[in-house]
Amino acid sequence: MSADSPRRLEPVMGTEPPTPEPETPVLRAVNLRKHFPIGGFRSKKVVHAVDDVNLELYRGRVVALVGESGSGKSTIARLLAQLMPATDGQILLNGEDATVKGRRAFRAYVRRVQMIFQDPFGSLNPIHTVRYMLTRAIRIHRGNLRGEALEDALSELLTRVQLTPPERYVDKFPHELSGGQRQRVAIARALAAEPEVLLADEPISMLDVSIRLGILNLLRDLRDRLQIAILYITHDIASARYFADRTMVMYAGRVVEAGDSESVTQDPKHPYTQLLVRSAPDPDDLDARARGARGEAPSLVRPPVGCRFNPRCPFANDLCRSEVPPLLPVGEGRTAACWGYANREDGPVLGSVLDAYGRRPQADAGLLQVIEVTGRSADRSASKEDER
Ligand SMILES: Nc1ncnc2c1ncn2[C@@H]1O[C@H](COP(=O)(O)OP(=O)(O)OP(=O)(O)O)[C@@H](O)[C@H]1O
Repeated sequence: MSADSPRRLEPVMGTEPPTPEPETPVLRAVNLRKHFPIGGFRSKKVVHAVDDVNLELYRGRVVALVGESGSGKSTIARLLAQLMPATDGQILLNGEDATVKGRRAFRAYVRRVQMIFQDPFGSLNPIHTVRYMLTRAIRIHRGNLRGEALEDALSELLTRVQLTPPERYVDKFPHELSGGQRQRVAIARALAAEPEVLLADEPISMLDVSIRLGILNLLRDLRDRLQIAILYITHDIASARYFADRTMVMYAGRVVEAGDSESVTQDPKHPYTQLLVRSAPDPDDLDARARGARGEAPSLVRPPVGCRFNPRCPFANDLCRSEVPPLLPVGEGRTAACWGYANREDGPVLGSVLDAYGRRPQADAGLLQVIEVTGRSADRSASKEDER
């Protein structure tokens, strides 16, 4: 081609921006339902623990599942971990049906989806050392490593959870470790499987307030460095704001609101989320007040017809008492299951649930206070926790 001939615009390999593929969620739950039979063999009674829950977890992102005690959060985690079968619905791993049948399939699934439990005291066997527990996990998931290769793998795991230097921790028994350090060992054990998903069921609620932030920062580090998808279960909505990219709020077995964490916590749309946010850091305070004003939390054996929040909602009307509200759009990427938002995105019909209860909104507190107080020490290594 001569210098003055018109240049043909040909794509240059590697410089064209690739058309972004729609991202497939690593783990997806579709219309998940769990009804626990109760009352004996002949009884037809069931606890409606989880109904019609849809949820998506993406690589390198955290979804928080928030709600008061009994709202169904742990049941969802156990369903996603496939520790029990769902009554209905589907679980998809990287787009494929992942319902496990049999031990082998369960093992393969557990490698990719690991769970971290609330109680680091109960989840570690007191008669075994850290070395024993981690070696076992490494061998189950990565084969029979020995000698130097095993030592390297142990060191790598302990370093990853900031238990450094590793030799200081590897031969300890659980009782020789603090609560935060035990939770780190439990996380290291989960990481031994090199999972794609971590299901963290209230991972900080049993820990001393002063070390909670360190564990959340560790999980955040794993999210970023290893691109793990994390489901973070909590009743503390303030910590969801701090830690999660997306927040889903549950009430009595159903999701009532979902969206990016900042919007959900700063501008809650569903009346229940409004109460939950304003009552932080003490959700029990909310329970006492709201119950006093509006009756008890609903029975999950005979849940309220229509919106399950209707007996406690100051705005409930006949529609709320007869039809289950779907998750309606209430802003970009946001939904709320409230009839108040039918046909309108801002939902001005609702006003403020707090005014209706005659309360002044409080500033957001909870973990955020802790963050302010301990912010400078947020990156402390676990060894510093000893000194507390
Ligand atoms: N095995 C079971 N048999 C009968 N009912 C159950 C069973 N497990 C859970 N439930 C009920 O299901 C409902 C949801 O329980 P779940 O533990 O999922 O709630 P949660 O939001 O995690 O509460 P918490 O924060 O207290 O753990 C509750 O009413 C609970 O009593």
